[in-house]
Amino acid sequence: MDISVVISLSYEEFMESFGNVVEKYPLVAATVWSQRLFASIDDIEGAFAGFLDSLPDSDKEGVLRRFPDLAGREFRNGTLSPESQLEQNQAGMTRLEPAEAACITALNTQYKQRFGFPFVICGRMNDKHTILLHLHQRLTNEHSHELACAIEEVKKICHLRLQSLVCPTQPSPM
Ligand SMILES: NC(=O)NC1=NC(=O)NC1=O
Repeated sequence: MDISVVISLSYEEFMESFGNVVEKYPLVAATVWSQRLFASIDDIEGAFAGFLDSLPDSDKEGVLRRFPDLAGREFRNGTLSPESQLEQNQAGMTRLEPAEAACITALNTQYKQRFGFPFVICGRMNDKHTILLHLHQRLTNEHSHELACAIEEVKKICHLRLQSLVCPTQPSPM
């Protein structure tokens, strides 16, 4: 939808479209709508990112805990959100060999035991090989650095979810 349409949306209409830009965390969209300080998709994206950055670490961890594991329980029982389904599918998480699935499950468990929140990465910017590489690498991070990395991944996911919702404004013809 065009930004001029976004700006005219009621709260309910905005939440209908943007409520899951941050996975299962509609408060972000609700706050962004209330501020209504956006005149472009970049403004909207900045508002979402700004909200995430403003959260205390405990709330940032809460945001991460709302994400489904890659190739995890929600995928196996078919309860992924439409957005997550598409992202996990594009990352190849829905077509893993049994050994690959076992490996990522073990690493996800190890990651969660170390950090207390799930491993989150932007599926649409990765494939199963880069995901495993990043998961191995990030397992060695110290806690506060890893929390920052994970929130940056949430912002990338938001960026792509917003891009698929709001068509960038075409430059006006010269
Ligand atoms: N744990 C995750 O990284 N989950 C996800 N990444 C995405 O891009 N979509 C997800 O559901």
